[in-house]
Amino acid sequence: MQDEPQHHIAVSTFFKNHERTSAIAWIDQDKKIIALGEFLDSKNYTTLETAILQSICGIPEVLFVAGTSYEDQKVQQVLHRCNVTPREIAKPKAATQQTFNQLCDLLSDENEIPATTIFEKVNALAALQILFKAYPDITSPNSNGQFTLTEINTNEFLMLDASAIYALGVFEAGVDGPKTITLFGLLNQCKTGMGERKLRQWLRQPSANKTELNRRLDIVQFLVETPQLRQGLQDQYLKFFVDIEKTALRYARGRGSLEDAYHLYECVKMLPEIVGLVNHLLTRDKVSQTVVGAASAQTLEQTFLQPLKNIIDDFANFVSLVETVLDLNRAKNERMYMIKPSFDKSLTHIAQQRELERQTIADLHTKLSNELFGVDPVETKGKGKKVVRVSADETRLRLEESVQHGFCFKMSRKDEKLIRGEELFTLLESRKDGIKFTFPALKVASDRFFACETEYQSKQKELESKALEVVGSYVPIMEELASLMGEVDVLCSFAQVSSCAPIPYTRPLLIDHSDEADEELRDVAGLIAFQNMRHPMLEVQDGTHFIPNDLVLRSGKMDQLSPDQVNSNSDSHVTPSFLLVTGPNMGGKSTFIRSAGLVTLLAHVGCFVPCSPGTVHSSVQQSLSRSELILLQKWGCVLTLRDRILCRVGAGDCLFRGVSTFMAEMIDTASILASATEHSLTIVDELGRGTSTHDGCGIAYAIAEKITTEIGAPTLFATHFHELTEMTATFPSISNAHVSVFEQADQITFLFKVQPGPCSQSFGVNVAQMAGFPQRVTDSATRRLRELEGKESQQHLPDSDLVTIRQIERSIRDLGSLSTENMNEQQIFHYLTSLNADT
Ligand SMILES: Nc1ncnc2c1ncn2[C@@H]1O[C@H](COP(=O)(O)OP(=O)(O)OP(=O)(O)O)[C@@H](O)[C@H]1O
Repeated sequence: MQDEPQHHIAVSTFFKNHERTSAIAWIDQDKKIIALGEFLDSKNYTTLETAILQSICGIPEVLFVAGTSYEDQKVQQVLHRCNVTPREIAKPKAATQQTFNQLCDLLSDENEIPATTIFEKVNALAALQILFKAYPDITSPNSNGQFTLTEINTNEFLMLDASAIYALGVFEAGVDGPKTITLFGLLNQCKTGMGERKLRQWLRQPSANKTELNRRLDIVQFLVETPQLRQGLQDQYLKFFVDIEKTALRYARGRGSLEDAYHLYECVKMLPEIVGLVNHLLTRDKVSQTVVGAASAQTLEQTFLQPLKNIIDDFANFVSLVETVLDLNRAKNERMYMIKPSFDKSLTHIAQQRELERQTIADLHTKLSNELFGVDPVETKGKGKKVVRVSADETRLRLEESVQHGFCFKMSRKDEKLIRGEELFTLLESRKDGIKFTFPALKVASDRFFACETEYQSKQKELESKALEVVGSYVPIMEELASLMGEVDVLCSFAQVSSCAPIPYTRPLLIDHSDEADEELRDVAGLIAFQNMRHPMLEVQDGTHFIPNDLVLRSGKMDQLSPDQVNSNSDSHVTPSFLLVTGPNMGGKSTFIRSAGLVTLLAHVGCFVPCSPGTVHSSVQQSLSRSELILLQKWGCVLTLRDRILCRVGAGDCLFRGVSTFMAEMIDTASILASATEHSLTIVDELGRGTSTHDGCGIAYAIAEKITTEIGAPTLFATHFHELTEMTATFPSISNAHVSVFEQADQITFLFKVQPGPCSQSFGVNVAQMAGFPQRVTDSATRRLRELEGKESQQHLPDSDLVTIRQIERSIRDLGSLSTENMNEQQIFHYLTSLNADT
């Protein structure tokens, strides 16, 4: 608990004239950082949500001023969604000016940003007020001039809302996704606590900076292509690293120990070996630069090797300090961490004195043993007076040391007669197992020995605290080393996961808006193209033979076509920005659309992605220009960086939010509409499931229309509303795709291959059959479905019947997800026929 970081977060929101401002204040008392952010926010405070998710890293609670307004309730919902404990606090009385003054007092001269830039940010200062009120020690006078101020800027990162983190199974296994493994679990092959924490941080704050991501990818590439380096780093070095971040924290709090210094020393001693290993492979592979890209080797050299060499230099004095001060032999062999006696003259002198007294005591022991038993203490006379060597425990005259008596001798009660009546000896203790006694010469030597010991300890303490103070001055370098080794640990994990997947991952080609100047990439901006895309967690599950799929989307909004344009549109091939995915239950729709989210997220943390280049399918080729095709064939993953991933999937999270399934759907969808931009990726699964078919279909239609004509965010939209598939006729950027099945004699086999065009039917009844529904029930459902389909084909089907067809299909599906074990055949039949009776 003592090593837990001292981080605190508070939020504050403000709503006026239909405009919402949210703010977050974050204080790290160990690293002495104050971070403030203030944002114009959406209706559902999605930016605040992302800022909290990016900042919490291990912080269980968030402080806020409780209120009862509708807006306050929304903020509380955001906190629940972020899975943190909201801690209500009464509104602080301090004025903004006072908080600002307190902030200025706390800041050091080397502050990153001038405090004046914050003065305008009243809401951020309000959040800071909350922290100052809850933790008054922060503003104590001895903290003055100690802190640096930074600004929380959500633009640096890919924004992930709570729904996206949940839907993609980042930290907890999703309801519909793989049950046993999370993305964090898959990627976490880290050997150190520093690596694990860095990985969590990167997953919460995926980078949106292409240069930074390419830097990480370069190193991952080198580690993928040089397995000896990866394994060497992981198994020979990282595995033996202590958690230097925690060591730094203890020193920063004045609680560092000699033991910490010794373990840090052991790590620092490994660094030159690491440099040697990397250097060796770098120079060796320079010969064959086709194997390892020259760029990735250069990046490794510049951003890992060189900083590591600098750190070694910075630690040079630390190493000699430890070697001079610490008794390394005792540390290594006895795990005793103390100052070396030879370090200090007076300490040497006291140690020599102490040793002399110890020798005197040993001599007295030998002398008395010989007098009483005729042998040395480590000997005894066996049968026939033969002298046998014995251990110290077995000897007849034992030398003992205790707090109560100092040094004394112990012998059995049987031998007591040998000293009985002798005035010289003083009996100290008499027990069943023997007697303890002393005599004046032993008492004097013992007292002197302990006097030396006390003096030695106090001198040692004095020297220890001086040494620890010096070690404490290395905290910034410790932090640098912890960050560098944590990073390399994560990158080794990425390389490991990328290489050991059933099909090795590929490096994504990243594109951003600044690529306008790059001739090769200029025309590609906006493209998302994944070839042979897989779901990273599903494909590693036992017994899964994963079927890869391709995906092509492009950012950009497009108007709805006029009726004239509709007629002439039949042959045009526009890259879709909006893909409607239909197909049977269990056909692989959700898996397909979530895979796209996961590939995007992996690319944004700097990992290779579960895609692979190969021959591009003709249907995908049609959507690509020649240059795009060449790039896709070469890379297998071309991704224009995103600003956020927004998800609306499943209904698993509505219970804890205390709202109905439909309400939860609408809240998430409203957030998507409010915060999605042309540069986002939107994933929507089965929207409208929580209401009537007509309402659901209407809502889904309206949302699809808004996203495609007004927002232009690339969107994957899995749906059971087949009516929506007709939107492609009038919306040129909407395209249909379906998950295919093989149908034979009423039996279906899922092929999991995503094909262009809509799905012809839903196969709900077939899936119910596969799920083990009673034959009588599915026969009845099939009969009823055929009747209704017959009516539909005659185009006389009233709306109410249309609803019923879908209702039956969906009800069967809903029942499929219930536990049918507890329902008998009659109950299921009754349920289905009651639905029919509605019409
Ligand atoms: N590409 C694939 N390759 C292999 N197996 C797959 C693939 N896609 C999905 N599956 C398997 O099919 C199961 C169901 O997939 P998924 O949940 O994506 O279907 P769905 O169409 O979304 O179903 P529903 O409409 O009922 O929600 C997955 O749990 C997985 O086991």
